[in-house]
Amino acid sequence: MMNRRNFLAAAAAAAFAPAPFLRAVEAKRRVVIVGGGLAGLSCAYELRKLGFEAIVLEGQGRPGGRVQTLREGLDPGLSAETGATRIPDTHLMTLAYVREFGLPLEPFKGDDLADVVHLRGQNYVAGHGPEPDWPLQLTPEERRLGRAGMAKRYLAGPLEQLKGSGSSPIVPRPLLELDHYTLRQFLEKQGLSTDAIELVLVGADTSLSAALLLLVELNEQVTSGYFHIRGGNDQLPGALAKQLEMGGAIRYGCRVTSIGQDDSSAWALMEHAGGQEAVRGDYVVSALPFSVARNLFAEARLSAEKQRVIREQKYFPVDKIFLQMQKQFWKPKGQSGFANTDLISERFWSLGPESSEERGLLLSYVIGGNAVKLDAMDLQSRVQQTIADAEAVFPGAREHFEAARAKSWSEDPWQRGGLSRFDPGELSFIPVNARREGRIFFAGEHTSRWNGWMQGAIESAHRVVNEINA
Ligand SMILES: Cc1cc2nc3c(=O)[nH]c(=O)nc-3n(C[C@H](O)[C@H](O)[C@H](O)COP(=O)(O)OP(=O)(O)OC[C@H]3O[C@@H](n4cnc5c(N)ncnc54)[C@H](O)[C@@H]3O)c2cc1C
Ligand SMILES: NC(=O)Cc1c[nH]c2ccccc12
Repeated sequence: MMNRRNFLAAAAAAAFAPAPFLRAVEAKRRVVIVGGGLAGLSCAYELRKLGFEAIVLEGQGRPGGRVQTLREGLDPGLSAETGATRIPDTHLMTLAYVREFGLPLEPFKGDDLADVVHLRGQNYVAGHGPEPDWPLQLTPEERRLGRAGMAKRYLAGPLEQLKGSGSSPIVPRPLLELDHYTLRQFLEKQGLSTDAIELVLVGADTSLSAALLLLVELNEQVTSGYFHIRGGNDQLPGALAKQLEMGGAIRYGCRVTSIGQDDSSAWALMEHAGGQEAVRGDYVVSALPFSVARNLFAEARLSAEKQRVIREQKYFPVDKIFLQMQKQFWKPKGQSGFANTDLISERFWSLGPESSEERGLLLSYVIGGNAVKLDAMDLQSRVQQTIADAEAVFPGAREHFEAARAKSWSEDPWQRGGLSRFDPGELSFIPVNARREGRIFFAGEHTSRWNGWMQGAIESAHRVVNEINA
């Protein structure tokens, strides 16, 4: 077996060996892809379509990374999406794969039911009927506009000019200019009062980059509906992986410990049940989140700028807690099961079959500071906290609760975080994150302006395929 030192010596020797012409032609065709999330899988799938030899090395025993559906311990038919949950109707690259593999879509959320805003101990019905009498110090103008009206004027307004760029993979320049402000500063600059900012952004972390959140908001503005894959979103990476498995193009249980390159090749060193192994190709694609890749590039001859972004890229801690409810008791009250709150469970969503009499999931989706608070609790306390919050927002939750599942993305050793995070001044990292360095290419949601979306992972893979095939 080849240990790391032998491998590096062999790699160095190979670099000086004269390469026969045939090998040089063939050499162009072998690509080693590290990471079997959506980025790595779609990269391999598209490269193989073009006639490249591609192999995916995945550390875990399953494909999909942050697209993961839990079913065990829950009512059959319920899908607990720990990661990617909804597909915006504007995410054409994601939808193209859904179509290519014949996967069934269902609406993610009907729009006839009302959402709840839970603020300072009270529940308010949002977006349906008259504007609630908010328990806040709002100016007469802010009261007149209401929550939706303020969001429209102060968030959607500035985005109106960007709408045309909603489908472009480039971060729009006017957004990069806003990268110097936090979202709070951006709204303050427009004259919104402190309480109005609280109302517009209930639950969201206002210290984030305005540009990042406007990018998310831009997505919302150009989207008119969301889908879910009936039976579970993990069928999407599952379908890609099945194609690769048939061609022997994916290996599971392979933890990559180093990625390197020399003048004539690139390689990944990995550990698996059989020991250590080096896999060499003409190119390597890193489709790993930077959070788990920080120590892998010592032999990779990366530029100082690339090393800096790999070192400094931040990730949001994200938690999801799923509560199985004996029936969807919120629906007969005209409620959607969706809420924004000022509690630790800052956001509730629901997933389940149409009939309110059937079991459904109430899930709490927590990003940032509140996820840190949840992560500090033991598992049982996280569930108890979520049940208590659910009861406050949807009275009856405690009585209907049957079973729980939980996921912390920071605690997952294969991820060490949920979504790439860009603070003020950092959105300009994206093109640097994406830039190739010699024979090493970079894919993953953190290299795309659709960061935090499946579409970001897929778009980044398509970009890399074009770069390799150029
Ligand atoms: C909580 C949450 C909610 C989300 N909601 C949505 C949503 O509603 N809609 C949407 O479109 N998107 C959503 N996303 C985003 C979407 O899931 C991601 O953008 C996308 O799945 C990322 O894919 P990726 O290939 O870039 O990375 P990953 O999926 O992280 O893939 C990386 C892979 O590398 C593997 N790996 C790690 N270390 C090693 C190693 N040393 N050696 C080998 N393999 C390794 C991992 O096991 C993993 O499989 C959400 C994400 C999260 C976390
Ligand atoms: N995919 C999501 O559900 C949310 C999301 C996408 N990009 C983000 C950036 C910051 C916070 C959340 C998000």
